[in-house]
Amino acid sequence: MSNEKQHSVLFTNRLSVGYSGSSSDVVVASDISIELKKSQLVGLIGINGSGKSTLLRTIAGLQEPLSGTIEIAGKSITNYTPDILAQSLSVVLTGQAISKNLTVLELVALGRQPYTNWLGTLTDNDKSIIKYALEATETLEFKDRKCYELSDGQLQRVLIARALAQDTQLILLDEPMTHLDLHHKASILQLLKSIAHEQGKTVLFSTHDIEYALQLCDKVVVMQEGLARFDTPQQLIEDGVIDGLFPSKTVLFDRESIRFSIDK
Ligand SMILES: Nc1ncnc2c1ncn2[C@@H]1O[C@H](COP(=O)(O)OP(=O)(O)OP(=O)(O)O)[C@@H](O)[C@H]1O
Repeated sequence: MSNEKQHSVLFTNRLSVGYSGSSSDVVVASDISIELKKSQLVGLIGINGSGKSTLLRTIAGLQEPLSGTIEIAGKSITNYTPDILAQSLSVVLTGQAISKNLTVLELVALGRQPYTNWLGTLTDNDKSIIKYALEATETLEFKDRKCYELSDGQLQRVLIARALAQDTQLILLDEPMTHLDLHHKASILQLLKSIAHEQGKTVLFSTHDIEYALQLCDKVVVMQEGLARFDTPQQLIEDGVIDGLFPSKTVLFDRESIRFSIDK
């Protein structure tokens, strides 16, 4: 195995994602080949319906690929048991079914499930990771509240805390900034960045905050017209990929300032 490959946290080869219909498959995107390494913050962008959630769900093992392969830490995802996969990747999805009757602390503690014994006994190490996850997401102050008592934005941060508590090399998040105000959006982005750059994790998150993704991410996956482009933000901008994201009659992109504006 080459040295290069050893550092690959997520590797997809000619991956095709979509849905199996009764008569034929519905291909949402195909030929997706990406390689994410340790310490990378990677944004996943594209217009509504371009396949961001479908790709994340497929990488997470929640739906089957139509074709192609997915490797996590150099091993095919098909060779992972659910327990070992849960120690390797954590997922924060939109509309995730959770028991809102749990307290925040109880929900975040569930992140430790892949590591605890069958009684779910938490060790001191588990407890300190949970405390860190609550502090990092600024959710410690409402740890004893029931999840149904939280605003959408607070709940979003709690779900990120649970993923952090799971302490996996790869963290997948589907639109983690939805429902957040500007302050919390910025703090979540800074948090994701520090998780990647300071803790050495690999973070892949989908977002409609394209400007932030281009400014902050090490790499970006652009889903467009059934294909995926994967490169540095700079290269994608230079190649005109970002200019072509939206119909030019509605939204304009300025390469210098990395800003979109609405065509008046
Ligand atoms: N369960 C499903 N069965 C069949 N098709 C689906 C299913 N879920 C999504 N799709 C279709 O797959 C395509 C991609 O959807 P997906 O939710 O992955 O896009 P997205 O990029 O995440 O969109 P958004 O930005 O609106 O969240 C869409 O055409 C959608 O209608």
